Amino acid sequence: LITDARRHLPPGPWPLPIIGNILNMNKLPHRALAGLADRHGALMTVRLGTSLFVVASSPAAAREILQTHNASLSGRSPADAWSGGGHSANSVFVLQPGRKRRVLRRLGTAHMFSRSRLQETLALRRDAVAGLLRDVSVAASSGSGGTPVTVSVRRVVFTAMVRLLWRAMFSDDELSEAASRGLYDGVREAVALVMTPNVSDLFPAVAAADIQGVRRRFAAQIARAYKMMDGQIDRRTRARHQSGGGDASRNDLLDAMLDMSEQGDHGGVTINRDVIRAFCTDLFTAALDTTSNTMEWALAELLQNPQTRRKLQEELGTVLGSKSQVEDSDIDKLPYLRAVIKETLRLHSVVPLVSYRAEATVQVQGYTIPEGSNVLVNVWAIHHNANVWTEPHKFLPERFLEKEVEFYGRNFDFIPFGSGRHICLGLPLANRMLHLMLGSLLHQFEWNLPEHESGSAVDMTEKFGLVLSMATPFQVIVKNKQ
Ligand code: HEM
Repeated sequence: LITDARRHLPPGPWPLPIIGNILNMNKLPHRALAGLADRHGALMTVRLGTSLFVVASSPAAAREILQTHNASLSGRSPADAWSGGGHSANSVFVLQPGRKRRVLRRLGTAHMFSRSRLQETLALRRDAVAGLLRDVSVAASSGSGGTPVTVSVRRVVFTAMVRLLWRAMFSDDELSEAASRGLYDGVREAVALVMTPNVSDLFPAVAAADIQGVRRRFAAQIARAYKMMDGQIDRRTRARHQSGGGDASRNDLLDAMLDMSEQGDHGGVTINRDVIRAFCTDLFTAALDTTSNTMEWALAELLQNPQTRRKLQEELGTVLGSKSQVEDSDIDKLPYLRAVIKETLRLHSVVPLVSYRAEATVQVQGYTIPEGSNVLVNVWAIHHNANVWTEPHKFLPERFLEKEVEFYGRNFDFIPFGSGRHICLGLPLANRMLHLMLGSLLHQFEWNLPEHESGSAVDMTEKFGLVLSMATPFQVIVKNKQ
């Protein structure tokens, strides 16, 4: 089991508190680690410098980590950058297990992602998709004299998701184009900084000096996002004071958090301005790149698999008829769309690696994982395991028609949203939005590859980051359907 992998990865010492930093050296670490697992086993230890790094690459090993021993294996080891601007003290991504994390997750579920809340926000999703279709239609009509128009699906989906979350959290319809772009740039830059190789992570003894200034730059980006959240907090607080509470109530996430902040201590947890703005910022960070890149991968596959695309468009035509967009209630009637989304999440798992810290020493598959180890689950390796999936590197949505495979964290063959205590908080919303957006875009428009791409294969090279994206910017020709 114990494998010293120093010879396979760049020379150390790498204390490895944050996988991302190493991973940058090794351009596609999920693939490199999957290759190592093929040789050394589905549970292996990589010792890098002074740190132990346990990597699980099979459904059985993932089950032990994410289910059987999850209580002991759900700590986090955040990058030093993450503490810029004090963000890590309140960030749901990196808070250690405990009451504060639980309170935040419960708040998110109750006021954003529960079944009843999603029912109440149905119109917001419908509007978000209508806005997306409008943006694409305007772009499609902008070509003069029949010149083909290209769009970046990643970009338009990102914008649609920003607007949706903004309205759902703050009940505010007036997010300006400039503010939305600011959030886009801020989130991108902050995420890039978290992934930057940083001396502070390699040598914690000198971290306080922030030699490369990564923490300082992260703090500047976080401050931009916090300023936007502060604008909403101030506005709502003023309105609540003026109306004495009642009239200003929007019954949204912001109201729920402000109510809690007025109630004081919640069993040792205080919800204050720092907590509110960190949580709201985290929801944007988690939602935007994941959904927009998944949509981009989906379209890239569909444009290279014309039969699959035609089959999907036929299904959409039959179910939707003259309706312009997919609605929540249509999803159950669109099995092929569901299969296409699942196959995209499998083949292009945008979160290919999930990482934790062992809070106690535990036995996994008969081996000891010492307290303090970094534990990694290679989601990408599981989704490309030939013992589980036939022809794992091919885009074959039909596989999901043949057998029912769900992604709610109980089936360890398929965990694109993770599992256990850190399972994706936004899963119910992400699930709905992926179907609504992909189905509507396919139903409403004609999509084609640019001339230079159609002759050769699309460049599907991956770029590793917090989210796995297409390395080459992907522009697609779009036309309004006749
Ligand atoms: C294609 C879309 C998405 C995918 C594939 C995805 C996947 C994931 C994965 C794999 C994790 C990490 C689990 C872990 O560390 O064990 C995660 C965490 C998270 N996701 Fe998502 N996600 C998506 C969309 C969203 C959306 C739309 C939201 C919110 C609006 C969201 C909110 C979160 C949050 C807050 C966490 C942190 C949970 C925690 O650490 O407790 N995600 N997601």
